[in-house]
Amino acid sequence: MALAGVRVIELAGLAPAPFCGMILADFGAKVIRVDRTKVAMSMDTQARGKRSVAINLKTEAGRTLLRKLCVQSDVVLEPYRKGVMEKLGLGPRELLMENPRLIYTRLTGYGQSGSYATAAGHDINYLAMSGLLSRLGRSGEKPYAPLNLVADFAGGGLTCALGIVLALLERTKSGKGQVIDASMVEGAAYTGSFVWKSRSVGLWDRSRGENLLDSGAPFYDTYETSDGKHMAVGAIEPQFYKQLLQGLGLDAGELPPQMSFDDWPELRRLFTQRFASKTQADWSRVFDGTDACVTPVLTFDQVSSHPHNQERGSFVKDSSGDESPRPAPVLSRTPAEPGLGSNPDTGEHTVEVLAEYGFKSAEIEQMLAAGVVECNAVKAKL
Ligand SMILES: C[C@H](CCC[C@@H](C)[C@H]1CC[C@H]2[C@@H]3[C@H](O)C[C@@H]4C[C@H](O)CC[C@]4(C)[C@H]3C[C@H](O)[C@]12C)C(=O)SCCNC(=O)CCNC(=O)[C@H](O)C(C)(C)COP(=O)(O)OP(=O)(O)OC[C@H]1O[C@@H](n2cnc3c(N)ncnc32)[C@H](O)[C@@H]1OP(=O)(O)O
Repeated sequence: MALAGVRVIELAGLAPAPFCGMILADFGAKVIRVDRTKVAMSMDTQARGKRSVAINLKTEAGRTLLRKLCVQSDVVLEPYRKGVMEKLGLGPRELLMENPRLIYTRLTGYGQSGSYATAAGHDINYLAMSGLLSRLGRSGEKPYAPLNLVADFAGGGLTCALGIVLALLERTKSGKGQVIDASMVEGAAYTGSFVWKSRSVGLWDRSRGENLLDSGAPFYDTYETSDGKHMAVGAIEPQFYKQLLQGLGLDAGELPPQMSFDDWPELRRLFTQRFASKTQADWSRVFDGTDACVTPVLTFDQVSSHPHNQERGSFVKDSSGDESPRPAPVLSRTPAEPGLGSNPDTGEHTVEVLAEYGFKSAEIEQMLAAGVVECNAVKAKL
């Protein structure tokens, strides 16, 4: 796999850092999640392919142990508020001094500088600060955050994984590590570059929810079908729009022009009426195989059995039978191989990992006895 041989220490976080770690693990990195001790269970649902070591970083011995792990690793990923790692004596200055090849990755909401740097926040706050949230939502309604996908995951975990891969690539030339300051505000804004840069061509001149791609246009929206399901319509270009009208049984000659903003409410009314006359399966039969850019809005229950996704094997089942998306993109020679075993329990691999990093049994026993580390005795192979 592409990242085989790369060792990552991921300090346990909420959502973006776990996703970043999962991407690295999916593509072959050995990812060790460092959990807190005395935690009943892990809430990391993105732990695929990772191992867990539980270390109490509030002890001197715990901090020394983490430093030793970082000396033998390529990447450390920390998701805490600015200053937390420095307070622990585990900041980039200390760790890079001991391992100059280390990629020290800091995934935060507001970045390592600026007046908000130490403030608590979540996806919705970062999205708001990126400017993007002001553009999301339907006409006449307040801004609406699309799950926590944009800042936490696209602008956060995914962008951060790109940063790590770039730093690893650069290290092959310089031999040096570096510090990555991944701010979710900036990652979200960067993800939204198209929106920023296409303002100059008037794509967003109208209010929120009244533009071409923000549910303003009737030919770029969703419609309810007679069985309470939905179809997604993305027929922007005139040649595709023509096929949409054909599929709906509408006569282009009797309709206002596609780009007449004033007529969009009337077109939407007509499309709504038409889509409500058949089931989702009926409409899929009408539009499959055309270029009308009309697709069913699949639920999680429907998605993996859709023929297209089945043909590509786009979803995988883990050992418990739970389905999830397979890693993307697909690399032809070195594709990702997602771990399909169960997620690691907190501290499940403490003994195994420490032994792998060269600690002697007696040292490990001592740390266990002192509560510096914990090992989940139920699942761990002691
Ligand atoms: C919208 C999303 C988040 C969605 C996630 C949800 C799925 C979960 C959110 C709340 C969860 C529930 C809740 O926790 C209550 C229950 C708990 C129970 O265990 C499980 C069920 C729960 C209902 C639980 C269920 C789910 O998990 C939730 C619903 C996001 O937007 S995520 C993005 C968040 N932002 C960032 O990541 C940006 C960077 N980070 C930060 O800004 C801060 O970390 C943050 C997120 C604001 C949290 O601040 P906090 O004050 O809590 O922490 P920090 O200041 O960062 O300091 C960390 C301290 O922890 C110490 N520490 C770390 N590791 C160790 C260790 N191994 N040993 C000892 N100590 C450790 C560290 O030293 C710091 O200590 P100090 O405070 O003393 O400096």
